Amino acid sequence: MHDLIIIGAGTAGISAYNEAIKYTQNILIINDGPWDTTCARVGCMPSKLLISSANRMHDIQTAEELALKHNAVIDTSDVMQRVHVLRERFIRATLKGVDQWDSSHKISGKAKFIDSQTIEVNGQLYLAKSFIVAVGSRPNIDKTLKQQLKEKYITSNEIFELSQLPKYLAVIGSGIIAIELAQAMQRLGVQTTMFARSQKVGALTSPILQKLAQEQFSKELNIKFKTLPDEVEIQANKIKINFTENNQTKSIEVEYVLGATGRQSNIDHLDLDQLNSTFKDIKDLPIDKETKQLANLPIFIVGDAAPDAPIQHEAAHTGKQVVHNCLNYPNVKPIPALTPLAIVFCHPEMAIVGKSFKQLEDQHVEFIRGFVSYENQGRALVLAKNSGGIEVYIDKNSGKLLGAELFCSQAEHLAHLLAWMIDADQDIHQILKKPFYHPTLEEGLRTAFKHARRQFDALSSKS
Ligand SMILES: Cc1cc2nc3c(=O)[nH]c(=O)nc-3n(C[C@H](O)[C@H](O)[C@H](O)COP(=O)(O)OP(=O)(O)OC[C@H]3O[C@@H](n4cnc5c(N)ncnc54)[C@H](O)[C@@H]3O)c2cc1C
Ligand SMILES: NC(=O)c1ccc[n+]([C@@H]2O[C@H](COP(=O)([O-])OP(=O)(O)OC[C@H]3O[C@@H](n4cnc5c(N)ncnc54)[C@H](O)[C@@H]3O)[C@@H](O)[C@H]2O)c1
Repeated sequence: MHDLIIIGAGTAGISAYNEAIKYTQNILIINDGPWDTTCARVGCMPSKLLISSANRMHDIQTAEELALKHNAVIDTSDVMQRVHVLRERFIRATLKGVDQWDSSHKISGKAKFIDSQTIEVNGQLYLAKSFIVAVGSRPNIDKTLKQQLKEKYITSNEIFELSQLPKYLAVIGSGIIAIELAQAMQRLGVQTTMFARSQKVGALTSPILQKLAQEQFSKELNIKFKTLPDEVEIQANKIKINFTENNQTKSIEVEYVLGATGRQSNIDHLDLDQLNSTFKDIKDLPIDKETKQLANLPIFIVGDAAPDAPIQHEAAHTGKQVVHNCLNYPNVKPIPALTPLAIVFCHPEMAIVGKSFKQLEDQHVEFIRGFVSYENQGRALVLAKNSGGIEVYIDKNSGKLLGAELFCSQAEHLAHLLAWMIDADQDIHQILKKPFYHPTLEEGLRTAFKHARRQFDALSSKS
């Protein structure tokens, strides 16, 4: 009997192994498919490589905004080669660690549960006192479209394998992957049409920032809001997409359709219903949000396999921390939570820190919104990146910073500052006593906080 078996060797599973090995050698890690993680192979890293080339190209093409002229040429096979070369480097760095693990600890194969202490892999049974389930997620696939379009229907699992980019692309979905990839494609010269079933784009929940985002991205991208394809037809090497817009039937021709309609946990392949017949519907699994424990079993679910934040640093953090619940089982404790921080690498970037607007509303929290527009923000104007805005959310009673949503250039850095302020439990007066250098994008944050402070002080003087 092993002390611990980890199922899945992505970011969460690798992090769990590296922590567990400090305490016991009696462990196994099982992985189905490549050992190089979703993040390095088909996730964070190749997408950011593509986005970086796209954004640099956009800066060159819009050089006139800074009174410069430049002729730029894109060869998308060069761009994809750079994606592949650097991706290989990130993959090698991941595999270097995995290769150093004791070979008797690693098994390639698909795990399934037999009972709460037994799994089956490649026809063999393995027993453990506890399990970490870190099996990640996979892209949702529209089965009808896939059947019709075959290899011309791609997802984020296939797009980074292309050796050059198509001239015309349709993207279905307007969430995080859709906006990151659609904008990158458009900026790399691919005429991209986005079909969005709703009016929402990306992750922002603030109505004000959502509206700004919809307007901003509509300038650059052909977004068909509240419109999905009616039917698709393969014609020679092209795909004809028919859709209805303003009660009229229209069509476009593209070379590929990118499905970006969300991801689903791989947990459904683990036969969890062997443990309890009510576990058939994986959407309703009783996973404790704080301890990651499945019901009262010695099974803990982390990373994208779990229904909470499917982002890399959360997978790494929970993968590491949950090891202690496994090794100390049944003495199970809440895993220390990180301040929520999520960034979308479109441009302007989106970020949500701490509690989102929607969470605060849903939880009926009384809060003040401090807003700053970046349309006329000094530094943003200097950089010719003057669009979007930021909202900061302040508790009406304590003045504490609860959360923020950002839609502006370099939001990734501003969001970290805000996350660290929330971590430090800062209130609006403490925050406004901090230095703000001139001229910086951070000065915009100060404007948002001052806007909130005026409202906070007015409320305090009334009470
Ligand atoms: C296009 C894209 C861009 C992204 N960009 C970002 C970003 O910029 N920043 C960010 O924070 N996050 C980003 N993410 C999310 C991030 O990649 C994930 O949150 C993270 O990789 C999840 O890690 P994981 O360990 O849970 O899963 P994974 O890395 O997917 O690992 C799961 C492993 O389990 C294996 N497995 C599955 N079933 C079984 C089984 N039955 N038995 C054994 N093994 C099994 C899988 O094959 C896989 O190797 C992005 C994701 C995508 C798709
Ligand atoms: N920068 C980052 O951190 C980053 C980047 C990429 C992905 N990710 C992670 O990956 C996760 C998945 O991203 P995603 O973009 O796949 O999911 P998402 O939930 O952000 O977006 C899904 C989109 O698909 C649409 N959709 C869903 N079902 C549909 C259907 N049947 N027909 C048409 N449209 C449909 C939704 O309306 C939405 O626009 C994210 O939650 C995120 O955490 C993170």
